[in-house]
Amino acid sequence: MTRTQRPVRIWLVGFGMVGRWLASALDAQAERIATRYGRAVTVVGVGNARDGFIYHPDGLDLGSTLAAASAGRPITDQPAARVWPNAIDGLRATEADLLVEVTASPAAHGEPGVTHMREALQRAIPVVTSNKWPVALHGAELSALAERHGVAFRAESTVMSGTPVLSTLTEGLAGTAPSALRGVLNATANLVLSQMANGLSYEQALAEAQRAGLAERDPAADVEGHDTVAKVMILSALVFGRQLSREQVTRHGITEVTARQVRQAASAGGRLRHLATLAFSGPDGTGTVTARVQPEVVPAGDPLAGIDGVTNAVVCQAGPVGAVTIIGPGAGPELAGQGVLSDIIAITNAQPAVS
Ligand SMILES: NC(=O)C1=CN([C@@H]2O[C@H](COP(=O)(O)OP(=O)(O)OC[C@H]3O[C@@H](n4cnc5c(N)ncnc54)[C@H](OP(=O)(O)O)[C@@H]3O)[C@@H](O)[C@H]2O)C=CC1
Ligand SMILES: N[C@@H](CC=O)C(=O)O
Repeated sequence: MTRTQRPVRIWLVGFGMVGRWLASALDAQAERIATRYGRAVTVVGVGNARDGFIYHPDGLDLGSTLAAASAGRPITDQPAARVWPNAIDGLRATEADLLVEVTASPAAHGEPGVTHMREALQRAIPVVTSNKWPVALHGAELSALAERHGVAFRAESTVMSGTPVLSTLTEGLAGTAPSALRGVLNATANLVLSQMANGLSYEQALAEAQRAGLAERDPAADVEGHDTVAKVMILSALVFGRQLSREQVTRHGITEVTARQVRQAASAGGRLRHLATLAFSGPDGTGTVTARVQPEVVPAGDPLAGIDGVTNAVVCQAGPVGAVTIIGPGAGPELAGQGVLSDIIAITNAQPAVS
């Protein structure tokens, strides 16, 4: 019997920095991915807010779609592509094997991301996302929906972008009993505090983070701690299985931290860090929760004291292993795109490659 390799057909919803980085990587690396991982990946649908959603069942020309977006032209002019005015209508009318959801969806409700992800999961189509608030607000529900339909729901790049935190904690440490974690989870805030320790003003340091493309569109999300709150909620939902509300996470930003406080911490041998803490009094996310994001002095010798600049880290307590520390770059569009790419490959590796 002849067995044919099935292509993986992707809907890519969100065509901003992360979506475009991913599209270029899939275009440039198509051959390498097919050779190395044994699957041809084809993007059949692309959506953004401005133009709507385009679809071609045999795959869109990514080079031409990227060229249109970069030139500020509508993505809807692709030859033979069908067009819908918005992504959800396009998703409902078409077929794919995987949804990549990389829109920006605000903290107030996580939309349109939540609706896009529910649409796919309810149809037993796996989802990969870098979109933080849908996962922060509804991570437990979306994971349960995926499990009910027997498909994957992966969100690696929502926490520390391309550094594999979620897969390490959920897959690498599968079978352990995680009880608590502490972390430095926002690259912008950490770069600001690190550069203040090096003598820059708060404003100079924040401008550097913005120039490096690390900060959110509204950098208040970084320096006031909202982005880290989202990451704490994601870790709670996906690692501990406990959905938190925003109100359950105490939050203090770094906007009132002074250069004097930063220097004082350093001269005492420690470091001022914007620290995330998540702990449960019972096993597997049960019992009373302690969840906070705030500036704290970390003593010398603590693994988080040496985490400077755009580097981020998580220290997780998981019995019987003990403290496991994951350190790596925390942000940047190419890193978020890479986290999405690794999730796509993880999903395709787990699927039968032939039919
Ligand atoms: N950049 C980074 O370093 C990281 C980003 N993330 C997260 O990844 C996601 C994408 O980030 P990034 O690419 O930087 O963000 P951008 O703001 O560059 O892009 C967002 C994309 O979402 C699209 N979009 C918004 N609303 C809708 C809608 N209703 N329907 C379809 N598309 C929509 C926008 O459309 P249009 O182009 O028309 O405006 C745009 O293409 C965000 O949730 C972000 O928080 C996570 C980790 C790191
Ligand atoms: N703005 C965020 C981007 C990644 O999540 C950060 O600075 O960490």
